[in-house]
Amino acid sequence: MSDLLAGLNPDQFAAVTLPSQHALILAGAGSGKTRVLTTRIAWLIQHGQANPHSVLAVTFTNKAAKEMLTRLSAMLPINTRGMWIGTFHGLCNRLLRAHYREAGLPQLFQILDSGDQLSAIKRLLKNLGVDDEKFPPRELMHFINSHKEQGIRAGEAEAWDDWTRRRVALYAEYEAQCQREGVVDFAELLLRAYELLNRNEPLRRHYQTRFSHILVDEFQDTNKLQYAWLKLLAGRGPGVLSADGAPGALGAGQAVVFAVGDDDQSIYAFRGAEVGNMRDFEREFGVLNVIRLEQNYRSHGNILDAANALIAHNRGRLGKNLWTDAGAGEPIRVFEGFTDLDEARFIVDEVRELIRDGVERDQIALLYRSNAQSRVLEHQLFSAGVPYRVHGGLRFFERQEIKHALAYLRLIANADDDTAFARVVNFPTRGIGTRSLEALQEAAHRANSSLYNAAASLSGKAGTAVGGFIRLIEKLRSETAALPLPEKVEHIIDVSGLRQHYLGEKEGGERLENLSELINAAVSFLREDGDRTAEEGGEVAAFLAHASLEAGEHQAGAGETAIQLMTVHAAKGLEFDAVFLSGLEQGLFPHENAAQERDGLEEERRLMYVAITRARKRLYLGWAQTRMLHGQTRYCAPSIFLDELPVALLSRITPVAAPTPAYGRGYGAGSQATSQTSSSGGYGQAPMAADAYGGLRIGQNVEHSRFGQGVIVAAEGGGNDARVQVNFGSAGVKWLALAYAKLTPR
Ligand SMILES: Nc1ncnc2c1ncn2[C@@H]1O[C@H](COP(=O)(O)OP(=O)(O)OP(=O)(O)O)[C@@H](O)[C@H]1O
Ligand SMILES: [Mg+2]
Repeated sequence: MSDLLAGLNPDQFAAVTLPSQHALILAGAGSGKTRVLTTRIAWLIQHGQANPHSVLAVTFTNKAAKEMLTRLSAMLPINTRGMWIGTFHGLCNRLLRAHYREAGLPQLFQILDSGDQLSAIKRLLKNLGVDDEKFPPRELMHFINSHKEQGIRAGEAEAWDDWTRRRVALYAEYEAQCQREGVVDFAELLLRAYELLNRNEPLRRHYQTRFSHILVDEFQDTNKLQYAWLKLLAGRGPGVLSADGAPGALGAGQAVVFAVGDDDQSIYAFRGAEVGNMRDFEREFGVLNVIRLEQNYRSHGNILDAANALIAHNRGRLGKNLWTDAGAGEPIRVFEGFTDLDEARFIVDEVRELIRDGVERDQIALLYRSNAQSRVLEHQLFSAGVPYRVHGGLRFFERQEIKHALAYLRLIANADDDTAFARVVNFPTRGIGTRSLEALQEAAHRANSSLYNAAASLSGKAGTAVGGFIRLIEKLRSETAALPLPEKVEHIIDVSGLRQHYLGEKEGGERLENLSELINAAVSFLREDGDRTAEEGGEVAAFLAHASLEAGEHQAGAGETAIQLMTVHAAKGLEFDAVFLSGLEQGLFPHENAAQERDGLEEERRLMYVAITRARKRLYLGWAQTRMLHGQTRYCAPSIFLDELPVALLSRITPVAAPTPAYGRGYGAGSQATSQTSSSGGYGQAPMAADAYGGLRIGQNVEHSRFGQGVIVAAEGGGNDARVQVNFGSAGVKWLALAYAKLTPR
């Protein structure tokens, strides 16, 4: 029995074995918060204070939830099946599936991921004839989601000017469209689940009585709505007061809430997360126990020191100390590439070396700020034959061919799903032109029906073409009705014409492989989550929800150990022996958007803190002087975060790779250049070595009296010998001595 608690330090021990009172664990990265939370669940069950059925735990990713279930089954001889452990979205999905009628949803309601949501909004604007320059779809999506995240429906939204009045009206139209189509977006999952419990007293009481313990990991990243949802479940919502009304006292139907978090790792403010929830929680729940854990068990000393030094630049922290007795370990390696390609080559060489030295592949992570950065890394890994897995980003379930196949599956399950309809009505092409579609959309709009149902009212050529599609869907529906999920998927891929279509496409090979992988994904879904399908509306609904919610967590080639690639956001809560952080450049990390937000730089710094603290033994920080992103070459200055790390902890490495010829000669050799000041810089402003260039910068547009306009692409030398290379377009690429050439900045 005491095995559970073996190895815990006294603070952790106290946290795990707390009496039944609300508690907040406020502690830094790697101090064992997640471990404490998992162990507490086991301890509660072992000590008869809770049964598996009465525990609800919210984790940050589906991966974390799975890990928690695995650990629990290892700690206790219990069946963890059916335990309510998952993400906010996952748990809300479960609740809504179980009570779809009460929630006002069709049984097989579909989940829109953010890509689907954007296309649904675009379709709405088009139907209503709204000018999408005045109401940019992305902006509208943000407007709608941020209202939902605050629990505000269109009917309750405030409008302070005409423009906003119009946006609120569009929000209402959007709500109606989703309702008609039987689809819910991510924010809606939460809001619906909240409203369901809030309005439906018997149901609320049922769940309040059922859950005696609620545990929340990564509490700092909950938004207002999630917190309100937790409060309802915990019996703090309307209609339930504690027995004597005093804070802290537990009444009947109330759950004990155990929240763990780290204000320094709050990285979702842009999505409405509120660190303030921690303070509210303390106050509203009368938390008596705020426990701090100060020993870090994850990282070697140098890594931890770097993280502590970095985060010390933020103001308004709740304040924590972290120490380790793991020893200093190795220095943090900082490397600089001439180009992103050099950087990637260096990383991959180093990765191969680590693997040769015996580091497990899945103990190596390549992290980056933005998904777009993964391409060059993937390419290098691929060429080197190193197996890798990308989490998030170019998500498997977001690939075009996968979405097409899933759209057929969705349409078969729910004919009213207009997003799915619009996606595949003419894919593969079956002669249904834009005109026919517009006619159909109008008919549906007039009849206030789905596209599918409006098809019958269409006459002429359009009617025949669309009629053929409807017959195809009906044929698919009846042919696949009795098939198990994987065969259903396979049948759809064949009969819809998707396979044939990609067979005929020049670059279709990879897409065909992905379609086969989708069948595999269905097989492994049933194997791993098959026990939950009944509870979640059957195989198809559960699989589609899984595809929307877990996008990216099931990569092609699952099973093989692989290098892990992901954004820093996605790496939260995880740990790896070796971490490579790529793209430490001004404008990329910290991201340029951060400059426009209040607290933007501090949020980026917290993100950097998260990145650093993922590493156990080795940490590499990289940047490149030039980077191709979104089809453009960007000229970069090193991130200010590099300057914020104590020099004594760093070891600068000169890349072994030669500069890539395409970018011409670089300036200065490797490590020297890292000492440039970076304070001036966003993109397009990378300072060249010190002031030798009279304030000119790589990437700068200049004018020359003879060659005309050009852009500086490289520089070398200094003082009187300073030279720059300028691309003058049709006049060619020239090296010019600055002492002689008259270049005017443009
Ligand atoms: N008392 C302990 N003895 C040995 N190892 C421990 C102890 N407590 C935690 N660990 C280990 O330290 C690592 C970090 O723990 P954990 O992931 O729970 O930290 P965390 O506080 O949740 O971190 P993060 O803030 O990054 O989510 C894990 O590998 C965990 O198993
Ligand atoms: Mg954790």
